[in-house]
Amino acid sequence: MTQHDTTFPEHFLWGTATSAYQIEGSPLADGAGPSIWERFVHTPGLTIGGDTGDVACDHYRRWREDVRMMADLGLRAYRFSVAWARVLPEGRGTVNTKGLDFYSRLVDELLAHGITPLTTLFHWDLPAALDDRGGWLNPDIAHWFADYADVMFKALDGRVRHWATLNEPWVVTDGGYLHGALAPGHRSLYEAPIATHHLLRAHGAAVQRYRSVGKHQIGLVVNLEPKYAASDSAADQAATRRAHAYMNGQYLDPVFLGRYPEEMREIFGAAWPEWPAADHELIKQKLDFIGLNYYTRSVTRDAPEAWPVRAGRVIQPQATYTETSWEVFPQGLTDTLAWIRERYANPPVYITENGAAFYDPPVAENGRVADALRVDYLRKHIGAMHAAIAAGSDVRGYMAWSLLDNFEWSLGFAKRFGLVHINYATQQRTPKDSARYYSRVVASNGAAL
Ligand SMILES: OC[C@@H]1[C@@H](O)[C@H](O)[C@@H](O)c2[nH]c(CCc3ccccc3)c[n+]21
Repeated sequence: MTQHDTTFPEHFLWGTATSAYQIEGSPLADGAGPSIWERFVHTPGLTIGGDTGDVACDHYRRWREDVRMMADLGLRAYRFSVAWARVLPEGRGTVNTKGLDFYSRLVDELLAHGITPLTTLFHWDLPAALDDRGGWLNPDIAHWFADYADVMFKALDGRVRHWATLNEPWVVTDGGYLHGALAPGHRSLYEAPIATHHLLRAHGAAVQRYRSVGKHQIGLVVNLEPKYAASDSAADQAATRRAHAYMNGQYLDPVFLGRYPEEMREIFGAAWPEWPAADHELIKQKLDFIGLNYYTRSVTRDAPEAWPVRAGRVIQPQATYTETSWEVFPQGLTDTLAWIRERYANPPVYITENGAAFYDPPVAENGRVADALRVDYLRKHIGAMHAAIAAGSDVRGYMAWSLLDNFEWSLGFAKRFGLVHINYATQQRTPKDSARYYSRVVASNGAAL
């Protein structure tokens, strides 16, 4: 890193991110209903080591301690998600006030410590009762979701001023309906486009509802992964276009441009439906910001065997890789922010997730966790973000993934993304070197990069 001024705009929002099922534990406490992840993790063989979110980081009981720790680290913001089935155990109908109260108290505690809450309404943990009714495959889910969002807006809007409807519709569809690695574990070429479309309709319906009851900001969180062709060959170029449309354009084009990328029909063929214009009107509600989750890039080649996108990732021998086999490529964040700026007319962006799982050394006698690789990852990506801001991107904040080591979905607890180490046997929290480093970055508004 060449040393240059990396001070960020005034009021730049520095924080960390988590999600309900990954940290809370107590999934059925106080009247909460089961989610599809509760079912998934208790189905043998679906998570590494049979790990579950039954306890996770016990945040549902330790939330005050965790907020105090954020304040001690000088963090200014905190992105968390609401477990839909705590608030509406059946996904719709009767509100469980004890579930709602957990989030209301959490928000008040954050505000009392000068920490800005950013609240995600859906981070993959769909109420099981709605999955029994078809879940994201049932067109009615658009109003089920809007009704749930309405409950949250009326309860928290004003204290929460930054809402996100969905976390990463691409992962929900690709993981939950196409390849089946994530809940609800379907594998269907025909279901995937339907799930995508109903996720986007639900997003639009919630934004539309917010415009009638809310007074602050609402956006959509997407994971974007820039695709770089492995060669100039026509086949690799075409595969790169397909992969880019499938992971990146498939979600933001409908929201900002009112249409899906034309590559979608090429990818899904007869499985790609034609949708009514009214749906596209519903989906393309104006947003106040995009939430960008950035982790890595993909050098992309033609891969006829890689159904259905027929695009494959080319390993970069000279690169550093994380424990989840993602290439460390900070330039991809700069490039992705430039793509957003140019394609969607420079909308405000919050980096809502950025981080890495590395094999961390154990907690030393002196209480240190010397996670140098994570410090380097954060430093380079915050620098890459600054380069995009200098080039004109309207980036308003950065949430490091994650505050805590936590339940990494089907990978269980084996992968540690936290700035704070969790000893799962004792639930002891230990800030890693990366937490200390990030505290200095936040305190200096980016100058101490
Ligand atoms: O994998 C780390 C984090 C998850 O813990 C978050 O819940 C989720 O929002 C999230 N998204 C991504 C990038 C998209 C992705 C997710 C899973 C598998 C492949 C890519 C990375 N992460």
